[in-house]
Amino acid sequence: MDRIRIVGGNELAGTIPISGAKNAALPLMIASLLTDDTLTLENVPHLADVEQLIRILGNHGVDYSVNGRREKQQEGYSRTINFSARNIVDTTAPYELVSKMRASFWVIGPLLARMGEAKVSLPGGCAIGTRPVDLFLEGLQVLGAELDVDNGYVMAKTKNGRLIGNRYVFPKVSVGATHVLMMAASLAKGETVLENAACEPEIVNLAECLIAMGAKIHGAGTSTITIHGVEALSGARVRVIPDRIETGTYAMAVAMTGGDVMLAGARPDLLQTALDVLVETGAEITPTNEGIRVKRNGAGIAPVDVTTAPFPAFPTDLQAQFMGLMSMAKGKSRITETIFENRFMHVQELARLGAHITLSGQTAIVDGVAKLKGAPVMATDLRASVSLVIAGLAAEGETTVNRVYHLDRGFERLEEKLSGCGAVIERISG
Ligand SMILES: CC(=O)N[C@H]1[C@@H](OP(=O)(O)OP(=O)(O)OC[C@H]2O[C@@H](n3ccc(=O)[nH]c3=O)[C@H](O)[C@@H]2O)O[C@H](CO)[C@@H](O)[C@@H]1O
Ligand SMILES: C=C(OP(=O)(O)O)C(=O)O
Repeated sequence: MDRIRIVGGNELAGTIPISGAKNAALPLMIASLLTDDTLTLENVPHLADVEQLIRILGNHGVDYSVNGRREKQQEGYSRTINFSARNIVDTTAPYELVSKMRASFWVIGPLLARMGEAKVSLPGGCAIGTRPVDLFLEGLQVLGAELDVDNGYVMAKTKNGRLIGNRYVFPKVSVGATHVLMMAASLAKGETVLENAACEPEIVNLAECLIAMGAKIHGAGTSTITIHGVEALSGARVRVIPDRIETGTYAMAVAMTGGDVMLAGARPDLLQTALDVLVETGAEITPTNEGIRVKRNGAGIAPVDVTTAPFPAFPTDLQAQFMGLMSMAKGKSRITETIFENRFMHVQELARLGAHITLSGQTAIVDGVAKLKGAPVMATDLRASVSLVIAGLAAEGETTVNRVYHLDRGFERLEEKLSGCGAVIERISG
C-alpha cells in the first residue's frame, strides 16, 4: 500500500493550481443520466472517486470519452470529459460499486426520474458518521415514488412512469439529498419547491448544469429552490467549479508552514468564511485576478474558535485541516463539529505528532504547541489524511502518512503540487 513521506520544516513558496472540485464533478457526472444527449464537463479532476463513478455510470450504460490528451489534458490533470447516456442498460447500482463511495447513491434520482425505476445499494463513503439516507427517501416519496428497502437495496419506482412535483421541506440541510431532489424534480410533472435546501456552491454548479440542459430552476444557492419539471433534458457543456476544499487546505498549509503561495484559479467567494478565519489566525489573504495569494511571515499563529455548519459557514470538510493549523497556534482554540457525529478521527493521529487536543462531546479543545515532531501516522478518511499531511509539512523531521488511497479520492497530484512549492514530500509505492 502506498505511503506519503514528508520531511517537514520548509516554508511553502510558489504557485499551486487549484483543480476542479470533486464534490461538484460527481453530481454533474450523475446528471448525465438525465439525458440521451452528450453532457460535456470541463475541468473534471483526475481522482479515484471520479474514476469510480465512471465505472458506476458505465454499469448503467453511460459511455464517456476524454477530449484530446495534449497539453493540459495530460494524464493526471483535470480534463474535459463527454458523458453519453443514450441507452440506459441497467437501472441497478450494485453493492460492490456503490459501497465504495457515498455519492454513487445519488444515481437514484436521475434513474428514477428518467427510467421510472431504480434499484440502488445503500451507500458507503468516509467513516465520519452514520450518514443515513432517510431524507432522500422521504423527499422522493413526496415526489410520488414508491419505495421499498430490502437486503441493503432501495427499490424505487414511479406510479405512472413519472414523478410528480410537490413541496418538500428538508428537516435538516443535506447537500446530497438537495442534489438528488433537484435532479429528480427537473423531469417531474409540475412544480417542485424545495425548502431548507442546501446552499453550497456545488448545488449552484449542478443547477447551472441542469439549466444549461433545459431545466427550469430558480433559487439555487438560496434555501428555497423552485423547479418546474420538463418532459426531457438535452446535452450541454458545463465547467466544474474550482475545489474550495482543496483551496482551503493549501491555504491552511501555508498558514501553518509560513511562506507565500498563489492558489491559481481559486475563487474566494466559494470559501469566504474560511478565508476570514485564516485572516484572524494571522495569514494574509489577497484575492487577485489569478486566484488567491496566501502569505504568513514572522508572527505566530493566533488561536481562533470555529464551528462547522452548512454553507456559507465554516465547512466540515476543512475542520480537520484547521485543527492541524490550530495545533501550532499560540494559545487555546475550540473547534466544534455540528455536521457529522464522528469526524474527530484525526485527533489521535495529530497527537502522535505532538498536538495537545482534548475532546468534549462535539468540541475539540486544541492547546497550541510551539512545535510538532514527525511520526508515522494513519489516515482514517479523506480530510483527516490531508490534515496529517499539512501537519507533517510543519513538523520537525519525518512523517509518513499511511493509507494514501484516502487522499487519492480527493486531492489531484498532491505531492507534485506541494513539492513544486518547496515541500519535501514523496510517494513511496508498495
Ligand atoms: C460528495 C459530497 O459532496 N460530499 C459532501 C456532502 O456529503 P453529503 O451530501 O453526504 O452530506 P449531507 O449534507 O447530506 O449530510 C449532512 C448531515 O445530514 C445527515 N443526513 C443526510 C442525509 C440524510 O438522508 N439523512 C441525514 O441525516 C448526515 O448524516 C449529516 O449529518 O456534504 C457534506 C457536508 O457539507 C460534506 O462533508 C461532503 O464532503
Ligand atoms: C466526506 C467527503 O466525501 P464523501 O461525502 O464522498 O464521503 C469529503 O469530500 O470530505
